Amino acid sequence: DCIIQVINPNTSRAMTATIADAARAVAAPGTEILAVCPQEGAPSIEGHFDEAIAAIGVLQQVKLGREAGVSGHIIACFGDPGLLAARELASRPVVGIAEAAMHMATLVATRFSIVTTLPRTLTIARHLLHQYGFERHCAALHAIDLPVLALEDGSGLAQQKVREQCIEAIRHDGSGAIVLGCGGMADLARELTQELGIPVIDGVSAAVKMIESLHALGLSTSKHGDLDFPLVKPLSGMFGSFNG
Ligand SMILES: O=C(O)C[C@H]1NC(=O)NC1=O
Repeated sequence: DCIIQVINPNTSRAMTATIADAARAVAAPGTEILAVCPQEGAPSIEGHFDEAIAAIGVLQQVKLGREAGVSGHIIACFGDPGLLAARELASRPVVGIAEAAMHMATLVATRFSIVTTLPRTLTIARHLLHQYGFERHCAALHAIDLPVLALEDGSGLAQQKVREQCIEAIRHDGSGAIVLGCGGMADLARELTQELGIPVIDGVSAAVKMIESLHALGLSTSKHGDLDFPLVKPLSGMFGSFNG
């Protein structure tokens, strides 16, 4: 059996539920999804500062997941906050939804577009493309110019803007696939794929299948080199919970 801890790095319970539903929709029969979010932190992650705050919450959840014996961890925020630090802390695999969606897109198209939320998060997506080596695979990036939590306000406006940006990408980018750039868009991928006739990829579901694959292959985070467990040292104050 496979138990996957899906971490929404922001503290929005509604978005955690959206993410959990998307994960469960594709989980194999033997896979259990444990959806969590930090007790404290940012209600949405929309920039470098938010990501730094969220990374601590991600690490706290990864430590709890490791102690609970989960088979793998997913960082369900498109900035993949704390990914490498989480890999040091984890015994099992850790996959971010941005890297998962990008990898999947390269398997079905020579180039992909990204649709995310606020324009300022476009730079974060560009940083990830560089970090993961996917710059030449990404044809263009689009922002719906709405905040992350607009996806959970029930108005449907953000979802409509995502659809519009996908249509723009189809018309202008010359790309063969679209990557949804927010965990809160996870529930939109299947319907948009069918309606628009192009693979629209959600990183939450992609990451679930990647963790299941790693689990089935007996592959886990390498502890040979820089992803070995952190050096043991007395961590003080708010970080004391990481000791031991
Ligand atoms: O950067 C974004 O728009 C998306 C990112 N922020 C967030 O709170 N969850 C996310 O997936």
